[in-house]
Amino acid sequence: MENGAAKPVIVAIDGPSGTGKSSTSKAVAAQLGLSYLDTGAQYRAITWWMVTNGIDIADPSSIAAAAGKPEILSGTDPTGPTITVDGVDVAGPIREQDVTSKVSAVSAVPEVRARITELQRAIAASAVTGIVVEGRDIGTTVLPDADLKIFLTASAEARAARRSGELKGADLHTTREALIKRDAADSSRKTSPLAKADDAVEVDTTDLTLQQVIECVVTLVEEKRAGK
Ligand SMILES: Nc1ncnc2c1ncn2[C@@H]1O[C@H](COP(=O)(O)OP(=O)(O)OP(=O)(O)O)[C@@H](O)[C@H]1O
Ligand SMILES: Nc1ccn([C@H]2C[C@H](O)[C@@H](COP(=O)(O)O)O2)c(=O)n1
Repeated sequence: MENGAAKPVIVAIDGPSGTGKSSTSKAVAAQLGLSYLDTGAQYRAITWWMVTNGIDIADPSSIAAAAGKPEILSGTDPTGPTITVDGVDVAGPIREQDVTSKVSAVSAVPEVRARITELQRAIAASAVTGIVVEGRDIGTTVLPDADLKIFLTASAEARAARRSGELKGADLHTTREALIKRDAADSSRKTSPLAKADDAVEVDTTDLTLQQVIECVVTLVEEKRAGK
Protein backbone atom coordinates (compact mmCIF):
# COMPACT_ATOMS: atom_id res chain seq x y z
CA MET A 1 0.00 0.00 0.00
CA GLU A 2 1.08 3.62 -0.56
CA ASN A 3 2.59 5.65 2.34
CA GLY A 4 3.45 2.47 4.22
CA ALA A 5 -0.07 1.91 5.70
CA ALA A 6 -0.76 -1.74 6.52
CA LYS A 7 -3.17 -3.58 4.21
CA PRO A 8 -6.58 -4.02 5.88
CA VAL A 9 -6.89 -7.53 7.29
CA ILE A 10 -10.15 -9.45 6.83
CA VAL A 11 -10.91 -12.19 9.37
CA ALA A 12 -13.92 -14.52 8.99
CA ILE A 13 -15.12 -16.39 12.09
CA ASP A 14 -17.88 -18.96 11.62
CA GLY A 15 -19.38 -21.77 13.67
CA PRO A 16 -22.53 -23.07 15.36
CA SER A 17 -24.43 -21.23 18.12
CA GLY A 18 -22.69 -20.71 21.43
CA THR A 19 -19.19 -21.60 20.25
CA GLY A 20 -17.94 -18.15 21.27
CA LYS A 21 -17.92 -16.32 17.93
CA SER A 22 -19.23 -12.97 19.22
CA SER A 23 -17.18 -12.86 22.42
CA THR A 24 -14.00 -13.90 20.61
CA SER A 25 -14.51 -11.66 17.57
CA LYS A 26 -15.23 -8.54 19.63
CA ALA A 27 -12.18 -9.05 21.84
CA VAL A 28 -9.85 -9.87 18.93
CA ALA A 29 -11.05 -6.84 16.95
CA ALA A 30 -10.67 -4.53 19.98
CA GLN A 31 -7.19 -5.85 20.73
CA LEU A 32 -5.98 -5.46 17.14
CA GLY A 33 -7.73 -2.16 16.32
CA LEU A 34 -10.09 -3.72 13.76
CA SER A 35 -13.79 -3.21 13.08
CA TYR A 36 -16.27 -5.91 14.10
CA LEU A 37 -19.43 -7.14 12.40
CA ASP A 38 -22.01 -9.45 14.01
CA THR A 39 -23.87 -10.83 10.98
CA GLY A 40 -26.26 -12.82 13.19
CA ALA A 41 -27.50 -9.49 14.56
CA GLN A 42 -28.34 -8.41 10.99
CA TYR A 43 -30.40 -11.58 10.39
CA ARG A 44 -32.06 -11.08 13.75
CA ALA A 45 -32.80 -7.43 12.85
CA ILE A 46 -34.53 -8.31 9.58
CA THR A 47 -36.46 -11.04 11.41
CA TRP A 48 -37.55 -8.49 14.05
CA TRP A 49 -38.79 -6.20 11.26
CA MET A 50 -40.77 -9.06 9.62
CA VAL A 51 -42.41 -9.98 12.94
CA THR A 52 -43.14 -6.34 13.84
CA ASN A 53 -44.72 -5.72 10.43
CA GLY A 54 -46.94 -8.79 10.51
CA ILE A 55 -45.18 -10.71 7.72
CA ASP A 56 -46.15 -14.40 7.71
CA ILE A 57 -42.91 -16.17 8.70
CA ALA A 58 -44.29 -19.48 7.43
CA ASP A 59 -44.54 -18.04 3.90
CA PRO A 60 -41.13 -17.64 2.21
CA SER A 61 -42.65 -15.67 -0.70
CA SER A 62 -44.00 -13.00 1.69
CA ILE A 63 -40.60 -12.78 3.37
CA ALA A 64 -38.88 -12.54 -0.04
CA ALA A 65 -41.22 -9.75 -1.18
CA ALA A 66 -40.46 -7.69 1.95
CA ALA A 67 -36.71 -8.40 2.15
CA GLY A 68 -35.66 -5.10 0.54
CA LYS A 69 -37.83 -2.86 2.72
CA PRO A 70 -36.08 -2.38 6.11
CA GLU A 71 -32.98 -0.23 6.38
CA ILE A 72 -30.50 -2.10 8.58
CA LEU A 73 -27.47 -0.26 9.93
CA SER A 74 -24.64 -1.90 11.87
CA GLY A 75 -22.15 0.07 13.97
CA THR A 76 -18.81 -1.75 13.87
CA ASP A 77 -16.91 -0.45 16.92
CA PRO A 78 -16.02 -3.68 18.79
CA THR A 79 -16.27 -1.88 22.14
CA GLY A 80 -19.88 -0.83 21.43
CA PRO A 81 -21.45 -2.47 18.38
CA THR A 82 -24.89 -1.15 17.42
CA ILE A 83 -27.78 -2.29 15.25
CA THR A 84 -30.74 -0.22 14.07
CA VAL A 85 -33.70 -0.91 11.79
CA ASP A 86 -35.25 2.16 10.14
CA GLY A 87 -33.53 4.24 12.81
CA VAL A 88 -34.83 2.17 15.76
CA ASP A 89 -32.26 0.68 18.17
CA VAL A 90 -33.13 -3.05 18.17
CA ALA A 91 -30.14 -4.40 20.10
CA GLY A 92 -32.42 -5.60 22.92
CA PRO A 93 -35.49 -6.89 21.05
CA ILE A 94 -33.47 -8.99 18.58
CA ARG A 95 -32.25 -11.19 21.46
CA GLU A 96 -35.78 -12.08 22.59
CA GLN A 97 -37.05 -15.63 22.27
CA ASP A 98 -39.65 -14.77 19.62
CA VAL A 99 -36.94 -13.53 17.22
CA THR A 100 -34.54 -16.37 18.13
CA SER A 101 -37.19 -18.98 17.30
CA LYS A 102 -37.92 -17.41 13.88
CA VAL A 103 -34.51 -16.24 12.66
CA SER A 104 -33.55 -19.55 11.00
CA ALA A 105 -36.70 -19.52 8.85
CA VAL A 106 -36.20 -15.91 7.77
CA SER A 107 -32.47 -16.28 7.12
CA ALA A 108 -33.09 -19.33 4.90
CA VAL A 109 -34.90 -17.20 2.29
CA PRO A 110 -32.51 -16.50 -0.64
CA GLU A 111 -33.71 -12.88 -1.13
CA VAL A 112 -32.96 -12.15 2.54
CA ARG A 113 -29.48 -13.65 2.22
CA ALA A 114 -28.75 -11.69 -0.97
CA ARG A 115 -29.76 -8.43 0.71
CA ILE A 116 -27.79 -9.03 3.91
CA THR A 117 -24.75 -10.42 2.09
CA GLU A 118 -24.56 -7.22 0.01
CA LEU A 119 -24.60 -5.12 3.21
CA GLN A 120 -21.89 -7.29 4.77
CA ARG A 121 -19.57 -7.02 1.77
CA ALA A 122 -19.97 -3.23 1.65
CA ILE A 123 -19.15 -2.93 5.37
CA ALA A 124 -16.09 -5.16 5.04
CA ALA A 125 -14.85 -3.24 1.99
CA SER A 126 -15.03 0.07 3.87
CA ALA A 127 -13.15 -1.07 7.00
CA VAL A 128 -9.97 1.01 6.99
CA THR A 129 -7.71 -1.15 9.18
CA GLY A 130 -9.63 -4.37 8.61
CA ILE A 131 -12.51 -6.22 10.19
CA VAL A 132 -13.51 -9.36 12.06
CA VAL A 133 -16.79 -10.64 10.61
CA GLU A 134 -18.58 -13.45 12.43
CA GLY A 135 -21.46 -15.64 11.32
CA ARG A 136 -22.27 -18.90 9.60
CA ASP A 137 -21.28 -18.44 5.93
CA ILE A 138 -18.62 -15.74 6.05
CA GLY A 139 -15.68 -17.91 5.00
CA THR A 140 -17.66 -19.92 2.46
CA THR A 141 -19.84 -17.27 0.77
CA VAL A 142 -19.68 -13.69 2.03
CA LEU A 143 -15.90 -13.19 2.08
CA PRO A 144 -14.33 -16.22 0.38
CA ASP A 145 -11.06 -14.25 -0.06
CA ALA A 146 -10.72 -13.41 3.65
CA ASP A 147 -7.10 -13.32 4.86
CA LEU A 148 -7.88 -15.70 7.70
CA LYS A 149 -10.83 -18.04 8.27
CA ILE A 150 -11.59 -19.59 11.64
CA PHE A 151 -14.28 -22.19 12.36
CA LEU A 152 -15.13 -22.44 16.06
CA THR A 153 -16.71 -25.60 17.47
CA ALA A 154 -17.65 -26.88 20.95
CA SER A 155 -19.67 -29.79 22.27
CA ALA A 156 -23.43 -29.27 22.56
CA GLU A 157 -23.08 -29.75 26.34
CA ALA A 158 -20.50 -26.97 26.69
CA ARG A 159 -22.49 -24.62 24.48
CA ALA A 160 -25.73 -25.27 26.39
CA ALA A 161 -23.95 -24.70 29.73
CA ARG A 162 -22.57 -21.37 28.45
CA ARG A 163 -25.95 -20.25 27.16
CA SER A 164 -27.94 -21.29 30.22
CA GLY A 165 -25.41 -19.43 32.38
CA GLU A 166 -26.06 -16.38 30.21
CA LEU A 167 -29.85 -16.85 30.46
CA LYS A 168 -29.60 -16.92 34.27
CA GLY A 169 -29.92 -20.66 34.76
CA ALA A 170 -32.35 -21.57 31.95
CA ASP A 171 -32.97 -25.33 31.85
CA LEU A 172 -29.88 -27.06 30.42
CA HIS A 173 -31.73 -29.76 28.49
CA THR A 174 -34.16 -27.31 26.86
CA THR A 175 -31.31 -24.94 25.96
CA ARG A 176 -29.28 -27.81 24.45
CA GLU A 177 -32.24 -29.02 22.36
CA ALA A 178 -32.95 -25.48 21.09
CA LEU A 179 -29.29 -24.99 20.07
CA ILE A 180 -29.22 -28.31 18.25
CA LYS A 181 -32.49 -27.52 16.46
CA ARG A 182 -31.25 -24.09 15.28
CA ASP A 183 -27.89 -25.51 14.13
CA ALA A 184 -29.68 -28.25 12.17
CA ALA A 185 -31.90 -25.70 10.41
CA ASP A 186 -28.93 -23.38 9.68
CA SER A 187 -26.80 -26.28 8.37
CA SER A 188 -29.45 -27.81 6.15
CA ARG A 189 -30.83 -24.77 4.31
CA LYS A 190 -30.17 -24.73 0.55
CA THR A 191 -28.66 -21.25 0.28
CA SER A 192 -25.34 -20.67 1.98
CA PRO A 193 -25.70 -23.06 4.94
CA LEU A 194 -23.60 -23.02 8.11
CA ALA A 195 -20.39 -24.75 6.97
CA LYS A 196 -16.63 -24.77 7.50
CA ALA A 197 -14.68 -23.40 4.54
CA ASP A 198 -12.06 -25.86 3.23
CA ASP A 199 -9.27 -23.41 4.11
CA ALA A 200 -10.59 -22.49 7.60
CA VAL A 201 -8.64 -23.26 10.77
CA GLU A 202 -10.88 -25.26 13.12
CA VAL A 203 -10.62 -24.43 16.83
CA ASP A 204 -12.47 -26.70 19.28
CA THR A 205 -13.28 -24.43 22.24
CA THR A 206 -14.92 -27.09 24.45
CA ASP A 207 -12.05 -27.22 26.94
CA LEU A 208 -10.63 -23.74 26.37
CA THR A 209 -11.38 -20.61 28.35
CA LEU A 210 -12.59 -17.61 26.40
CA GLN A 211 -9.23 -15.94 27.05
CA GLN A 212 -7.38 -18.93 25.54
CA VAL A 213 -9.55 -18.78 22.41
CA ILE A 214 -8.94 -15.04 22.05
CA GLU A 215 -5.18 -15.52 22.40
CA CYS A 216 -5.23 -18.33 19.85
CA VAL A 217 -7.07 -16.20 17.26
CA VAL A 218 -4.92 -13.09 17.92
CA THR A 219 -1.81 -15.22 17.31
CA LEU A 220 -3.25 -16.59 14.06
CA VAL A 221 -4.04 -13.04 12.83
CA GLU A 222 -0.57 -11.77 13.77
CA GLU A 223 1.08 -14.71 12.01
CA LYS A 224 -0.99 -14.02 8.92
CA ARG A 225 -0.04 -10.33 8.98
CA ALA A 226 3.61 -11.27 9.35
CA GLY A 227 3.26 -13.44 6.25
CA LYS A 228 3.95 -16.72 8.07
N1 LIG B 1 -14.35 -20.66 25.62
C1 LIG B 1 -15.37 -20.29 26.40
N2 LIG B 1 -15.50 -20.77 27.63
C2 LIG B 1 -16.56 -20.44 28.42
N3 LIG B 1 -17.55 -19.61 28.06
C3 LIG B 1 -17.47 -19.09 26.83
C4 LIG B 1 -16.40 -19.38 25.93
N4 LIG B 1 -16.62 -18.72 24.78
C5 LIG B 1 -17.77 -18.05 24.95
N5 LIG B 1 -18.27 -18.24 26.17
C6 LIG B 1 -19.54 -17.73 26.72
O1 LIG B 1 -20.56 -18.44 26.01
C7 LIG B 1 -21.66 -17.60 25.73
C8 LIG B 1 -21.92 -17.62 24.22
O2 LIG B 1 -20.82 -17.00 23.57
P1 LIG B 1 -21.02 -16.14 22.24
O3 LIG B 1 -22.27 -15.33 22.31
O4 LIG B 1 -19.75 -15.44 21.99
O5 LIG B 1 -21.24 -17.34 21.20
P2 LIG B 1 -21.70 -17.26 19.68
O6 LIG B 1 -20.98 -18.35 18.98
O7 LIG B 1 -21.51 -15.89 19.16
O8 LIG B 1 -23.24 -17.61 19.79
P3 LIG B 1 -24.45 -17.28 18.78
O9 LIG B 1 -24.05 -17.77 17.44
O10 LIG B 1 -25.60 -18.03 19.32
O11 LIG B 1 -24.64 -15.78 18.81
C9 LIG B 1 -21.29 -16.22 26.27
O12 LIG B 1 -21.88 -16.09 27.55
C10 LIG B 1 -19.78 -16.26 26.39
O13 LIG B 1 -19.28 -15.44 27.42
N1 LIG C 1 -23.83 -15.37 8.61
C1 LIG C 1 -24.97 -15.72 9.24
C2 LIG C 1 -25.21 -15.34 10.56
C3 LIG C 1 -26.38 -15.72 11.16
N2 LIG C 1 -27.28 -16.40 10.46
C4 LIG C 1 -28.59 -16.76 11.03
C5 LIG C 1 -28.64 -18.15 11.59
C6 LIG C 1 -28.61 -17.97 13.07
O1 LIG C 1 -29.37 -18.96 13.73
C7 LIG C 1 -29.21 -16.60 13.25
C8 LIG C 1 -28.79 -15.82 14.48
O2 LIG C 1 -27.37 -15.79 14.58
P1 LIG C 1 -26.66 -15.60 16.00
O3 LIG C 1 -27.10 -14.29 16.56
O4 LIG C 1 -27.09 -16.74 16.86
O5 LIG C 1 -25.20 -15.64 15.67
O6 LIG C 1 -28.88 -15.87 12.09
C9 LIG C 1 -27.03 -16.79 9.18
O7 LIG C 1 -27.87 -17.45 8.54
N3 LIG C 1 -25.88 -16.43 8.59
